[in-house]
Amino acid sequence: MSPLPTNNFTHRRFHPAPFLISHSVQPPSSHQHCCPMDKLVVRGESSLQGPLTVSGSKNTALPLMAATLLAKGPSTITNVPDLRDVRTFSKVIRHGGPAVAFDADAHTLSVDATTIETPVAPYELVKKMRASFYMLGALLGRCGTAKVSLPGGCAWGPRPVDLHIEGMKQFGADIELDEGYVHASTPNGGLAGGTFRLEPVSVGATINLLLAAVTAQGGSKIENAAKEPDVVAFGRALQEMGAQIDGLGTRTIEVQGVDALNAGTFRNTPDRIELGTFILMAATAAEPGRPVDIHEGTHEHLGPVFKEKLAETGVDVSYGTEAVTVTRPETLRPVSVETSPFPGFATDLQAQWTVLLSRTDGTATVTDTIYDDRFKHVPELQRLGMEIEVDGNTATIHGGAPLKGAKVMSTDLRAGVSLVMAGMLAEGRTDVLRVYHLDRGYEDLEDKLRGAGVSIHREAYDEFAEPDQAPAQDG
Ligand SMILES: CC(=O)N[C@H]1[C@@H](OP(=O)(O)OP(=O)(O)OC[C@H]2O[C@@H](n3ccc(=O)[nH]c3=O)[C@H](O)[C@@H]2O)O[C@H](CO)[C@@H](O)[C@@H]1O
Ligand SMILES: C=C(OP(=O)(O)O)C(=O)O
Repeated sequence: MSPLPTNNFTHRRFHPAPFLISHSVQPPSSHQHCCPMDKLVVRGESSLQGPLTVSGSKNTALPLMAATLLAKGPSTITNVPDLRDVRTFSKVIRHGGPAVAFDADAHTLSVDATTIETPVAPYELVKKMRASFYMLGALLGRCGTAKVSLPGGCAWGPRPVDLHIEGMKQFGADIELDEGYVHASTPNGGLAGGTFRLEPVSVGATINLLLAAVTAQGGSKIENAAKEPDVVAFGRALQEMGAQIDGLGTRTIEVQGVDALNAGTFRNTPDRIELGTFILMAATAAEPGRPVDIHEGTHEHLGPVFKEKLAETGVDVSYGTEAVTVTRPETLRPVSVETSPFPGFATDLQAQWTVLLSRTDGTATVTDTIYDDRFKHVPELQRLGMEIEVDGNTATIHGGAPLKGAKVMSTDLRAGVSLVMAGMLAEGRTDVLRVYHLDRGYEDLEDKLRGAGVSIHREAYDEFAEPDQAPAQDG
């Protein structure tokens, strides 16, 4: 097969955005006058009618893209969502030499990793998305050497990668940190393999260590491994490529290294967090008693805790083979949740659950045990009128406060979608600023919601416009 062109992307949409990491955004200096970004304008008067369709999973697509580097040939991944993260990670891969082609309309991404010339993932790309750090395992596994930028902080607080690095060392890598980069090498041109225990359970480290272990010279064991559906789907694709892996979906994963993986075609799994988000939107923004259908999701990937908690609120959900059908009750009951690794309640759904709790007739809490500072959405939700207090890693939400539209700032992916969800429930107009966070992980969100009856559209705006420079609001 001939090599793929090096820059082959079908065009969809995205306003150019600066990929700012929100906590590092500095006020503009006086000579800066324009910072064009996109915002979503949501009006709360219309109800969500559906149907909605779930896209491919971000958190499986990105590891699958990294896995293509382990095969010396052209691989294809289907059901890949058109997300900013997919485009950024394509650039990361292309930087090393492989050709990447993405047909966004067909949701098909091809990588030809016949040769890798530069086993490097540069800061300028890695800083835009944490999953770029998967290049460490993929490049070590393929080339026996890697230079990968440390990903740095993120929008809600520290997200360390010490377990990734310690695990690679246990598998036989020599690692040095220099000028913000991880320099990894292997004494005999490849990893030996080894045993490493993750404490705490880490999705990212499990994936990175799997990438490193599947072509190691010996066997490896990952103890206290993550068993999120994204990890299992990714591991199954590795098996399809010829990897010898036992224990996927359990806390102990064992790998016997093989010489190389085979290129092929792999189907990405549906996005379970998008499915959960749509369910919670329907549970709050649909007309009571009127069912909303959500298609293409895999409801088993939500885990039992989410389903049990949702049932306790009084939402009626039917998990069918063709669709998940959600019927909003007249009154939602307050139900507290605590995030934990799968099969527990996902940290990526706690901001959306916070919005649901604001529509109940009582008080309940959201506790995040995965990221105890993941509450940047709370001050913005308070701007819309929600009554929420945060103490440590717990938010207490008093339901029933009236919500009124306002300008609110998206600070990270799930915080951003919780603001859109709240805007659907607030009286009047809500402007959700910095939509580039949402574009990282929700494909065509405004088109999907508009098609389901929500009043929502995208507008460009100048982030740093003074009030008298700002264009007049249309309502
Ligand atoms: C277990 C879990 O729910 N993981 C979530 C986490 O994955 P992500 O892969 O980003 O994070 P991890 O699963 O690695 O982190 C889980 C916990 O381990 C800690 N940790 C992680 C790596 C490391 O090297 N050292 C370390 O101490 C983290 O600080 C965190 O407290 O965020 C993603 C994006 O929101 C979610 O999709 C994942 O579901
Ligand atoms: C924060 C998320 O992604 P990432 O780990 O890629 O930053 C997320 O999926 O909610």
